[in-house]
Amino acid sequence: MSVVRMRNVTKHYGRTAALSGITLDLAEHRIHGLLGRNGAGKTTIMQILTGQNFETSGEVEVFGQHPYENTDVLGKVCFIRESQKYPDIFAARHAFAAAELLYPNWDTDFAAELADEFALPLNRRIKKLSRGQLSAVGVIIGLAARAPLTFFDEPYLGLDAVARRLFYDRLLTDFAEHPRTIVLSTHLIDEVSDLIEDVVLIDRGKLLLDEDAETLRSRAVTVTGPVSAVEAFARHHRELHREQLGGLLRVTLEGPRPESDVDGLQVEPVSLQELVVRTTQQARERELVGTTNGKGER
Ligand SMILES: Nc1ncnc2c1ncn2[C@@H]1O[C@H](COP(=O)(O)OP(=O)(O)OP(=O)(O)O)[C@@H](O)[C@H]1O
Repeated sequence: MSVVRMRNVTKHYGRTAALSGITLDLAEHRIHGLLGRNGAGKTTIMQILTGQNFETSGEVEVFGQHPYENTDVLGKVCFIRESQKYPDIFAARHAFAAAELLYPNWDTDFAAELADEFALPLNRRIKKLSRGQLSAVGVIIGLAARAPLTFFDEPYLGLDAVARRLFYDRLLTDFAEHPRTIVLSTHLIDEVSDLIEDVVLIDRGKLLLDEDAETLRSRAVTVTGPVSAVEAFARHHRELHREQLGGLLRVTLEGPRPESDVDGLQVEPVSLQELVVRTTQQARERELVGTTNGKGER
């Protein structure tokens, strides 16, 4: 079942097309990675889906209804972002008390446990917290709210590597016990690649990929080894990328991983990060070719 349904959605800010014809379904009880370069349109999508913004055209449904000013829908949705503002007098414990009123599935004990793990001072005013502690407040609310649809828009930028790992671990274990739909927007693709089950890749407001992560990873391999051996192997495949370091060549090739080992070559599944980078580059190159052919002019 789809929790989110977008059909041909556009969003214009004056002359800027933030979204162009996005058609997308987000399946229930999955962890979706919403990926893309700066300014791709990720936050705009999340704002529209959480009723904080509205599309210029197209159809948007969240739990079967339009989310804008829709309390039915918004009661099931939690949106955590780094730039979250809290009232000046709030300490973390006040933010948690407010979250308890807002989210029917709020788990007070879980929030307290997480606050302990993130070493968050519950009584200090939020405006006096460090950047990482501020991020921890958002992450804890996003997890303990257990909203049926939770968006994390890079809320953990201030967290150090250990705290981010803690967030990923808690997210995975809690998701296993309390399945829900998670949308995680991040630039730290390598860090979350084990977490993400579905990949949505956006570039310049257009959808480039919407696929499950397993299928995506089986689409390409990286092959490393002596130049001549890699060249011989690569001859039979479409090449996406190559890097040479002295006598060693590393290529990314389209196609599934070979059934058996290839003598003298290291063949590995492609990383999600690499796939995302290559797919975005290829889309831009295609756009450039289209433009120089006179097709891409606006
Ligand atoms: N309020 C606004 N007014 C004008 N343009 C805007 C507004 N909000 C976003 N944009 C533009 O829309 C495009 C998409 O922005 P958006 O914030 O959705 O990108 P993003 O993928 O979240 O980027 P990042 O990864 O840098 O956070 C950008 O070109 C941005 O400059």
